[in-house]
Amino acid sequence: MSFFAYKGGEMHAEGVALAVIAAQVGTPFYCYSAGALRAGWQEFADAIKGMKASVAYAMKANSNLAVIRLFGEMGAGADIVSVGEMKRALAAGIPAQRIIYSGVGKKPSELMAALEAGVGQINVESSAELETLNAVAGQLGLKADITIRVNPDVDAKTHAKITTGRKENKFGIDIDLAREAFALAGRLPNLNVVGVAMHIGSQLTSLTPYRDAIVRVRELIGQLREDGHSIERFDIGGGLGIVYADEKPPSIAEFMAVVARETEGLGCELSFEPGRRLVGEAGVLVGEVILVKPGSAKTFVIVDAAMNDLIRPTLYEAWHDILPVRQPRPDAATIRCDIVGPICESGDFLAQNRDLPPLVAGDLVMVRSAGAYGAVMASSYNSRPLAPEVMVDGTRFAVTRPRPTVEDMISAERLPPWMEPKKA
Ligand SMILES: Cc1ncc(COP(=O)(O)O)c(C=O)c1O
Ligand SMILES: N[C@@H](CCCC[NH3+])C(=O)O
Repeated sequence: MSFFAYKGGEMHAEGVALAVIAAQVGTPFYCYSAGALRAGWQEFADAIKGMKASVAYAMKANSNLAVIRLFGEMGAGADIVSVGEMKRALAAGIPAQRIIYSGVGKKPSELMAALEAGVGQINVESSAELETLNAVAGQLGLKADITIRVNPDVDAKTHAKITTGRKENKFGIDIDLAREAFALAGRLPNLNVVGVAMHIGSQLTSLTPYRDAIVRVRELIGQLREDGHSIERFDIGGGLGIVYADEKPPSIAEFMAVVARETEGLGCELSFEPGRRLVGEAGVLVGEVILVKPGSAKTFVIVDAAMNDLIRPTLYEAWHDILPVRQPRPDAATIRCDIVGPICESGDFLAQNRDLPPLVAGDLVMVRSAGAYGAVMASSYNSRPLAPEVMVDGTRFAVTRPRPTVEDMISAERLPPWMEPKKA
């Protein structure tokens, strides 16, 4: 079922025309479909039925409060990478016990805040962090439940900037050094090692890297048990890909079948940290055409959504489908164009060399699969206010994060005292 579809010639998010939202909210804006979010969650929930497993939503993909709350209400935990995300997860109603704290560079103050809040599991990524966490837990007089994230050195066959499980990536402890790290953790009195974690990359469309990584970690778990560690949990991480163009990512059921097969008899409780897969296709970015500029090399369609709103095209050469919000006639001719924003950077594009039906000023366009790593990676470059976020649920919609005014942005700043205007 498609949650974004043309009805009566107009693109709808569920039962609401995007043009209606645009008229009320202005452009650009992000729009999330609650139905699509629920369907994405349900796919995971169905696939883990009967398994000893839990799912922590990797909220870095989309940390809109309403999105986190929707998942939390359905039983999700949260995978976080900062205390900021922890506060958001708690504010959205995720119980602390269901929070997993990952990340390569947690500060002592952040570890302290996480322990004080009662975060369920900390995924430690270095020996230095083991020592710091032990000291912090000691100060608080408690024992911290941890897993150690290992780097299994497999190629996730994804974009270089979003692969995380190779030796040359900063993430996790080199699997060849993992036994030493577990030995250290075992000696530290304020740590309780409960398991092993991995996360090999993002936007994976093949199951082979998962299989290879699990095989390597499974072997490690055997060695760790021989060393006397009790390994009860295996955190598989996230990374499952979505459709941007013509990718064929596996279904969650297919993914779980591989995981179940490769972890059979291991006796570990499993956890998963999906981000993109839960939110990516559930969100779109809508912008309005400002003007069309024909050139001798190509035509530029200049829209009011830009690289500050969605940085993926320029940062990862990511391809996002772009559709006119008003349905083109089936026989409409197309022109080759670049869809660009108004920002002063040649890298400010949403799409290049696309064949689209002719667009004119005032037309709305929808950028697909923008629910993950869209709004969360936005900036206010060129003093452009962050685009608002809207949630649609059936025939209802609500702005869940309004657009700040430029005046709010300016008044949040302070001039140094020596620059204050002279009092008369
Ligand atoms: C530790 C960890 N878990 C989960 C995720 C979520 O990744 P994805 O959005 O690709 O599922 C990430 C990001 O890649 C991550 O770094
Ligand atoms: N920001 C990346 C994904 C990063 C995954 C986080 N470890 C993207 O848009 O594809």
